[in-house]
Amino acid sequence: MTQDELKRATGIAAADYIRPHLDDKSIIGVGTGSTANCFIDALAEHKNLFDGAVASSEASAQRLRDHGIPVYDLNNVSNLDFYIDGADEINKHLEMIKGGGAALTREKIVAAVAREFICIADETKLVGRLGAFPLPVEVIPMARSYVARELVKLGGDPVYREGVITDNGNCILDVHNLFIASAIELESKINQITGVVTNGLFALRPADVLLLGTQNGVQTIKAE
Ligand SMILES: O=C[C@H](O)[C@H](O)[C@H](O)COP(=O)(O)O
Repeated sequence: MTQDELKRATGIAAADYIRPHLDDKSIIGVGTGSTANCFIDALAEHKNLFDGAVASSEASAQRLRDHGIPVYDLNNVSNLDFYIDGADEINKHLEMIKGGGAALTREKIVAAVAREFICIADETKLVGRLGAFPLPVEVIPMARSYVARELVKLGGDPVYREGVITDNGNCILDVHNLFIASAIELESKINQITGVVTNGLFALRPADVLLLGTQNGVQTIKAE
């Protein structure tokens, strides 16, 4: 199977995973990116089984609406059973690097609210050690140079993502060559730099389940 076919298989598997738990009051947290798009398309097949969704980006909100799925403001939602999203890298502890699509902050917010975070990924995303994928950091624009200097002190090589403005009006620094010994410690440390909105490490709140698309089918993996 191609990588796109594996993404589609994980999207369908995620819709099947949550389907038995849905009722007419269910609101589902939906992530961002090409794998999350596959989930949205699979979810749309069951849109009569639930109430609506909250989205981690304007792009996903639009795709949901295009399928006729109501999109709610997270501030009006108190109970979110599931958040389903992709990852740029994930390890066996289900810690992730996310934000390749610049949606990391809203993703982290929706994930924080959800009871269960289901990561959907093809097998190329599973890594022994996080960090080959440059770590995205969302930054308040006026703090960009200062934050970049602080990230250099942490051993990284920050690169400004030209032409990208997040849904929150901020910019992204992609940090190359970071040695990530403890993802939890580094996530906290980077978030403490003044001017950082958030960073793409999801270790303080890892995924609860990984649905991994492989050539031998979609595997369900829990954290080690
Ligand atoms: O900001 C984007 C998100 O974190 C995505 O979940 C991540 O980049 C993975 O995207 P894709 O499924 O397109 O590889």
